[in-house]
Amino acid sequence: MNNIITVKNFTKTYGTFKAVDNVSFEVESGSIFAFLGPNGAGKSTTINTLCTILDKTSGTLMIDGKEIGQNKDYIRSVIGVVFQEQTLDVKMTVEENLKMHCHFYRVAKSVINERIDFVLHLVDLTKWKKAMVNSLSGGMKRRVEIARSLLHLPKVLFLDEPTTGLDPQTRANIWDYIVKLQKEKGITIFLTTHYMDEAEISDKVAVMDYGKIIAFDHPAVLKKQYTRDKAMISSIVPEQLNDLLLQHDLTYAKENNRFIIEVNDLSKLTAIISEHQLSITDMEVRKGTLNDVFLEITGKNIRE
Ligand SMILES: Nc1ncnc2c1ncn2[C@@H]1O[C@H](COP(=O)(O)OP(=O)(O)OP(=O)(O)O)[C@@H](O)[C@H]1O
Repeated sequence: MNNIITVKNFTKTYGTFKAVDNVSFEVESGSIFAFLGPNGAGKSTTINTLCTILDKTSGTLMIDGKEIGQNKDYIRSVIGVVFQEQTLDVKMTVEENLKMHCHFYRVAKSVINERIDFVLHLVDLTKWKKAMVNSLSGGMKRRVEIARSLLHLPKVLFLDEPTTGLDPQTRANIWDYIVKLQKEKGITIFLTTHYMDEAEISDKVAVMDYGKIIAFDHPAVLKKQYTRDKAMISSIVPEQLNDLLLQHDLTYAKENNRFIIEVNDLSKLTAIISEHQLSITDMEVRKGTLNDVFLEITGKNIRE
């Protein structure tokens, strides 16, 4: 396994306040890695330190085999960053914004035009090259920012809350481009989000709270470890269903005539359903989510 990012015992304090507290993790080259956590968990602080914008307090952070703090120019040459806040010059065209970034990143003059066409093609904005940025929608501006971050062909793309403030359809659309970059171009994607559905697409998710990583694995593994699927069943004879659940030793909660049953043994549940089927008025099975993982570990929801 080839790790492009290695973080060991990273701590960042602001005065006496520990924003990130002794965090260690690794990111495999070519993978999608997500930091999931509520506001203030320490996600931006970590990403900004990896991007050489903030200095660490202690610990070791490495990208592509080089230690952050000692190899700023090299690190900056192998990373692309899309910040939480919009940072385009809206009074310039898309092309002018991209050209400015090429100069900033010292992209060779002879390849600038070809590189701009390449990145605009990646995010399907070729025909908007000459458009003023302020004429674009929020989702298109985000795509220009993603294109801009790729101009110097980085190995790792950092995205800090890339879809905050966008409507659900535009968010999904941005995700299609991000996944395409990873799959087709092999770029390592490192993102922070407080949307659990966005973390679902990652190969590894680090769940963060109060500056600590409280869970770390593939989303499916975390859900398997910390959550149970739940069946919601409504019945016209709730007393009977109640008895059946007790007989089969299933854990459940009750809301009026609706039973919320933990599905840890599917055979028991199917037995109950077949025995009680004529009295069931409604049924739904809900899979465990990453929010359930967070809830199980911390006792609160991610958005609280
Ligand atoms: N410059 C600073 N000075 C003091 N405290 C700070 C500073 N920057 C961040 N913090 C605090 O550090 C903690 C972590 O902040 P950080 O921005 O990293 O969290 P986050 O998980 O990215 O949340 P968000 O999604 O709101 O950006 C928060 O409690 C925040 O208030």
